[in-house]
Amino acid sequence: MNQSKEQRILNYVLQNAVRGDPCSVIDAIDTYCSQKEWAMNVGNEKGLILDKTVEEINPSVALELGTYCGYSAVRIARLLKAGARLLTVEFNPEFAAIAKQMIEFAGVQDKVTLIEGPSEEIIPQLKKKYEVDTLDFVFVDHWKDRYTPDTILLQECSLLRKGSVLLADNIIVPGAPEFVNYIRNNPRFQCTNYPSHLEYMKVQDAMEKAVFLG
Ligand SMILES: O=C(NC/C=C/[C@H]1O[C@@H](n2cnc3c(NCCO)ncnc32)[C@H](O)[C@@H]1O)c1cc(-c2ccc(F)cc2)cc(O)c1O
Ligand SMILES: [Mg+2]
Repeated sequence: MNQSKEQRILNYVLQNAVRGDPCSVIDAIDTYCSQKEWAMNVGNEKGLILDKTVEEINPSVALELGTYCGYSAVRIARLLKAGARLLTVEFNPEFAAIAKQMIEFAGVQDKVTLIEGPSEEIIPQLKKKYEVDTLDFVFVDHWKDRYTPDTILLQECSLLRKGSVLLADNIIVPGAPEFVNYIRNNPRFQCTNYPSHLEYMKVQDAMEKAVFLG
């Protein structure tokens, strides 16, 4: 049975990055996906916006929706202070298995809890099962039509507090128009748009930051 693209990306990392060095893992994925096979990692340009947002917030508890191969989980986790943690949710078992190996190879496994399952099931479990009080930061990068329902679900589950920050990928491509409309017209969120480019392409994309006002 021939390998998946995601398996090829992981193999390239295992052969070209340095175990325990998250930056080398990030660079290896970016090299492979810009030179060999495109993949939907947030990439290095939008990744810098993600980095700056994480450094600004310095979150104790962060959530990611849509782990995929673990690129942004490694990107976020490498910036977390001692004792801080990232919970990342992925419902595709094959992608979850790839991401688990990626996170372990990068050496950030102590900071990352990879939860396999659909976000709509996992979010309501975060308080009791995963001992979350509230979330300081949420990176939203899963199916684009799920951004809005999951943002509503996070509020319904009282997982956001005054100052919680959401950062959403792909505001232009593939686009999340319903989310943009919801979040920008919601008085409980203060929004900022960050123009950028689609990962590995000369195509316009953007990220949206939304601060929950409580
Ligand atoms: O589609 C994109 N991302 C989706 C991510 C999905 C990942 O997240 C997982 N996932 C999805 N929904 C859920 C869920 N809950 C919801 C369902 O129950 N719960 C848990 N995990 C979930 C999937 O299994 C994947 O691992 C995208 C596309 C382009 C793109 C641009 C230009 C092109 F030409 C082509 C593509 C660029 C990007 O940056 C992109 O992020
Ligand atoms: Mg994305």
